[in-house]
Amino acid sequence: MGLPPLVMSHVTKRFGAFTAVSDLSLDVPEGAIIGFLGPNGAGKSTSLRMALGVMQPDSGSVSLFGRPPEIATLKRVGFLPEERGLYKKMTTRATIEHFARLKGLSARDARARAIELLDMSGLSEFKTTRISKLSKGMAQKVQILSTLAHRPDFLILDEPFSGLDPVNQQVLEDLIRAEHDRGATILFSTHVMEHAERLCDRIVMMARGRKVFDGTLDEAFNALGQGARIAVSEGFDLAAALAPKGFEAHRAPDKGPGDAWRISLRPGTGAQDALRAAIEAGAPIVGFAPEEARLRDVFVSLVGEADAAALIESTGEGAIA
Ligand SMILES: Nc1ncnc2c1ncn2[C@@H]1O[C@H](COP(=O)(O)OP(=O)(O)OP(=O)(O)O)[C@@H](O)[C@H]1O
Repeated sequence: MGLPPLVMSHVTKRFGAFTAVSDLSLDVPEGAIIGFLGPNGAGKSTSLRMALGVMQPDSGSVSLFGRPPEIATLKRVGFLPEERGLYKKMTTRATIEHFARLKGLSARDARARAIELLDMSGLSEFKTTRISKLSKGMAQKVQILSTLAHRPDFLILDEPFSGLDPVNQQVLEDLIRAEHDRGATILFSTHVMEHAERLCDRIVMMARGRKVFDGTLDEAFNALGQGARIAVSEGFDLAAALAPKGFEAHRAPDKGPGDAWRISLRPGTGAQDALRAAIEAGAPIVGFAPEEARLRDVFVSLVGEADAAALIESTGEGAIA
């Protein structure tokens, strides 16, 4: 194994009196594919900027491949910033070639790589189209391809899925997998938990500048335990009704009739026990399902409903299903 692509150690960043990132420690070992999750304002972009040396921490340290972020090491990194921007008059192929050349590829290799990436992502028929003529989603894909152009050892992608339709989100998932198979280490931030669930071997969750979880998907689900979902007529407070019976219920953002609640099950209790307790409590039940835990439930249990609601609002309905 080589040096770890990224180690952040007790990193804090303040803007005036506001602490955007607080005491963050994060290590990204070679070959990992890590999802960096959290609602708007959780501090993800600020953390990624510090990882690259674009922004300096107030305290703590950052090392990229064993060194402070510096030009030589940054050649091994591909970074998709949150702020997108390409030269509007360039063609798609020239754009990707340009970024590849900036990172040291020969003209011939840059051209071959641009063609390969455009083929892989279904954009080959647009290779001579100017960026200004592309849809927003297509332009975003070109920007992502430009990030991958020099075959970086470490990819840092800030919200790569935002702005893409479901078909192109799938294309991007496949592309990220292909980059990982090629040997790249990947760290990407996202609001959309289902991408993290499908792609990552590890997830890091942030809320209000603090890391609230760092572990594998299995660990996240084990930490949560089993649950059940019960939907009741709108306005009925199932948490209050079940609390005296020893069950903890949280509102869940599911669509469907009535209000959905997630019931956390203690070891030794089953979904049927929760249902029985709800019936005994006189709950007007309109739906019931034993469940497999999802990442969003882990997030709710870790950060509470206020922050989880912020995440749900910022992604739109169903986006973190
Ligand atoms: N340059 C800055 N000056 C002042 N405040 C900032 C600056 N950059 C970020 N912040 C604040 O720090 C907090 C964290 O922002 P950051 O962009 O890191 O969050 P995020 O998790 O990436 O969320 P989003 O998905 O909305 O970008 C926010 O409250 C933001 O307003």
